[in-house]
Amino acid sequence: MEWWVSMPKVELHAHLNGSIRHSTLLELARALGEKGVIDFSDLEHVILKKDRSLREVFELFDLIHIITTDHMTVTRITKEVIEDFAAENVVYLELRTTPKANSSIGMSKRSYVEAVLKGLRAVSTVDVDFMSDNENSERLVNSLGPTTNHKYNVNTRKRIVVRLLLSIDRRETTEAAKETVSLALEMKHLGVVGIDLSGNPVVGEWITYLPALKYAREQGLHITLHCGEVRNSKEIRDMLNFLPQRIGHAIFLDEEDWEKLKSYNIPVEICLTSNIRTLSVPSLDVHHFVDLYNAKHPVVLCTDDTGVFSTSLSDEYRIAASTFGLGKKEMFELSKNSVEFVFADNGVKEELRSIFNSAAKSFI
Ligand SMILES: CC(C)=CCNc1ncnc2c1ncn2[C@@H]1O[C@H](COP(=O)(O)O)[C@@H](O)[C@H]1O
Ligand SMILES: [Zn+2]
Repeated sequence: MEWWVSMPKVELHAHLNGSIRHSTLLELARALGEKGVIDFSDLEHVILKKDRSLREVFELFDLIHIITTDHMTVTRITKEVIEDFAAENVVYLELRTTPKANSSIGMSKRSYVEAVLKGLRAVSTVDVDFMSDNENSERLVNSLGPTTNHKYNVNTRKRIVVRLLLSIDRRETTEAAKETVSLALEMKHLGVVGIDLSGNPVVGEWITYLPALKYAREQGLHITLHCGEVRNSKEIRDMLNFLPQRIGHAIFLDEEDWEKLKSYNIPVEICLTSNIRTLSVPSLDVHHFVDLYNAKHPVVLCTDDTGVFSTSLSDEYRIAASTFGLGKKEMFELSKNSVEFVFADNGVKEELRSIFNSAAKSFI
């Protein structure tokens, strides 16, 4: 097995609906096509297309949501996404998703997140460490029980810790954003560790989400923001001044923003393939990963949307290694350092550190 697959990895930026398996998306789209709800032949080429503009990406998301947003499907895709990450030796997954309400099918933001949680518990092919209501918010593992001293062995049954971030979509109102934050607070004991701000970056304004984000932070939720996906220096500055615990992308930052980002030491979730596929960065050799990495700024390699951008976290590690001339040892250090930026509690961090320590001899 190649080292980028066998290496333990931490995924901190993965959107549930963007990480849907191609085969599942096609299967569900075909079924809806047969029922006459959508025109499958029109959609097939959209689903299979590789490079997409920003507008096309968000059109695809709207389409995916038509196909996936019922309770059963949300549970199914959650289960599959966790299985897929675990299969490539992701040992900690912070999965983010936007709670959606749709009264015509009896879906509320709460029932949407409950369907996601059901997906976590439904995984049977790997062990999933999640938070449970039943045991006074204790950590449970869906088969063998929790272990604090887990040894990493690529050949034994896989084990993955999963925590959730609830996303605020930039199309939402202040009220809807606050509803998501309230839900996250109510579900903290079930493994919701923070809030993400995402959605089409040319839609909406920072001031709309700020009250909800402030409230989230006051109440102890961690916050990560999609920042600098398009040129918008005022918003980028406001976001950095908010001091989020992490940001995603950080593409269109000017000199002053770079200085700010570095002096505030805000970790950056780097999504190489996503940035290339959406034409946000012209080519990998000019990607800002290089500058941040050389400056020893905290960076974490992530996928964004494995389904939409046809990638995997292993692929992102392979691509970074070959493009930037980094060896297995450097990539292991990068992966290991990601543990310090997870939003889960210290107990989880300790366990992850011990996993990486036990794996170190194979990669260094
Ligand atoms: C075109 C471009 C710059 C893409 C970069 N990538 C992204 N930028 C902003 N929001 C995103 C991105 N990928 C996924 N999302 C958000 O995540 C949602 C899909 O996952 P979910 O429904 O929250 O489970 C999308 O509808 C969108 O709101
Ligand atoms: Zn994203």
